[in-house]
Amino acid sequence: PITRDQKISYRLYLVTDSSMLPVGHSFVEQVEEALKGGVTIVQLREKNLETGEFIKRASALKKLCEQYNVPLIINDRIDVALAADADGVHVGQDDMPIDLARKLLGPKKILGWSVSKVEEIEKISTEFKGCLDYVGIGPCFPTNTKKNMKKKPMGARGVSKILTALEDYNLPEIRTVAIGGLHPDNLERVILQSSSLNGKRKVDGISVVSEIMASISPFKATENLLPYVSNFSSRNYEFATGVSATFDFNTFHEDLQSIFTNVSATTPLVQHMTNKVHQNFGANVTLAIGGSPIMSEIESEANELASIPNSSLLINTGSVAPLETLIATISAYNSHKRPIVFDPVGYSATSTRIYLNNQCLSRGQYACIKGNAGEMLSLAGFASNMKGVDSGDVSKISLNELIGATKKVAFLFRTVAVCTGKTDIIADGVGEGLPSPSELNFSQETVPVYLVENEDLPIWGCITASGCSLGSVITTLLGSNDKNSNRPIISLVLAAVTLYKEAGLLASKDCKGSASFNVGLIDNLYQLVKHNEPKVWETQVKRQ
Ligand SMILES: Cc1nc(C(=O)O)sc1CCOP(=O)(O)O
Ligand SMILES: C=C1C=NC(C(F)(F)F)=NC1=N
Ligand SMILES: [Mg+2]
Repeated sequence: PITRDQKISYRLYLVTDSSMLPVGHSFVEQVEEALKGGVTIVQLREKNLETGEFIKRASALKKLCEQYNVPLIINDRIDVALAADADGVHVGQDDMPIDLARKLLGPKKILGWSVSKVEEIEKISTEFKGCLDYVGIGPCFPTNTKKNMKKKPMGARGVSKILTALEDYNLPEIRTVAIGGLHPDNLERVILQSSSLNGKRKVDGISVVSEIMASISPFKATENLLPYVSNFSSRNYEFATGVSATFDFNTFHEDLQSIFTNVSATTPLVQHMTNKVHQNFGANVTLAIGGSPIMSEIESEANELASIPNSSLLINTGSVAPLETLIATISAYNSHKRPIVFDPVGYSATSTRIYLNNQCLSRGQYACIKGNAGEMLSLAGFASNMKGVDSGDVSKISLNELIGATKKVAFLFRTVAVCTGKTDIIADGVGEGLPSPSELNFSQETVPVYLVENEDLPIWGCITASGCSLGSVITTLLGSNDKNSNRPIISLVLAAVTLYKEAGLLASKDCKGSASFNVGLIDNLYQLVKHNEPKVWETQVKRQ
């Protein structure tokens, strides 16, 4: 028997379901194919099976799992687990209390619990101390497999919250698996983004039901999942950005000229899904710096556009595109490994916007997330205890608090987070500027931060879409990047912020009011890129 004191691998955790088998497939064969394919632990989960049948099925799986030295866990039914001498039990929140389950199971069996709230983690460290071996964290994404699902999908951000709680309650001995709607198209994002804020903890495994149990070739479906669960500690988002490069800040300023040369050389195709006010100005800003804008909100052309070389996508949720269109377009660019910039306009202003933005945030990997102070604080979850944030009055917020929020957003979403303001804060959430992960314990605290500061220019606030159009500049520069140039994302975002701030500074010097500032901004963007002499620019990036 496999006991709880042995080292159990939770990497690829199959939870069975006999109600979704393809026609002609037998239950035991489906599970055996998955064992051959490499699942590392199996849970027999039957919600409508008579006890006699359940014990028979449990005994059959027990024999099978033993051949592969894989632990067999029974869902919910401790009596069945004991009758079949299974290796453990998984109980849900509405099932038997954990301390009682442990008492009935004895000291050797494996015991798991479904969790979704921090309060549940607190219980593990108090009334259930020493009882549990692992937790199933979910649901990550929507799933039809679990009927009458009462819990809302939590996304990778929700998994990270539970991982952080396990650290906060000092529970290093508890293992974790993420579960719920996990499939090859979202696994890399969940694994990359799920992490305790102190960087010490990732998930120990992922759990699937339909990906394998509904597959016509469960062996292949299982094999296909193995690469995703082979390395939980990678910090690399090449899967969504197409590049993987380290950043050396010391050579950044001298590299600026070649960054802009490359924009002109590649004429990036910059798809904007943005609000009506920003559309025209964003298109002109994109053209001024050498990009080719396309303001398309047509779902059916997303794949074609994403497959064009040097494409990139700007999602500004002030846009009117339906959520399905946004999600489909985001998925298209992610699967073509072309960069996406996300601008969560008015993030916490209304519950509709919070829902829309959270859907976009949990359903895509972004190369960059850009927002103003209010949006960044809300994204970081600081807004709840920050007075005035929602009304946009962030004057009382200190630069350090803003830096903290930007680092947290960068780390949570594994992206380059940009918080715009008098001082633009840029946080490198994947640590492209740091030594390899093995040398450095990457955490929210060690996220590299860069600051771009000029004198205060209130005129920026007098024109529409000034923040939104920084998004156009960032997306254009990211579009110029590809396997050939292979630049780190952070270098292009810093270049975009520097260019944009420099253009605004020059435009503010020779403008007579907001209209000429607006026009001057485009003229200066045009001139700065055309002459491409960053060495003489006043605007500089500082490493914090
Ligand atoms: C059994 C189960 N528990 C969940 C939880 O959130 O606790 S979600 C779930 C079903 C997951 O099935 P699929 O991989 O097909 O989405
Ligand atoms: C509801 C569940 C949640 N998590 C898990 C597991 F993946 F095993 F942790 N199994 C379940 N049945
Ligand atoms: Mg904005």
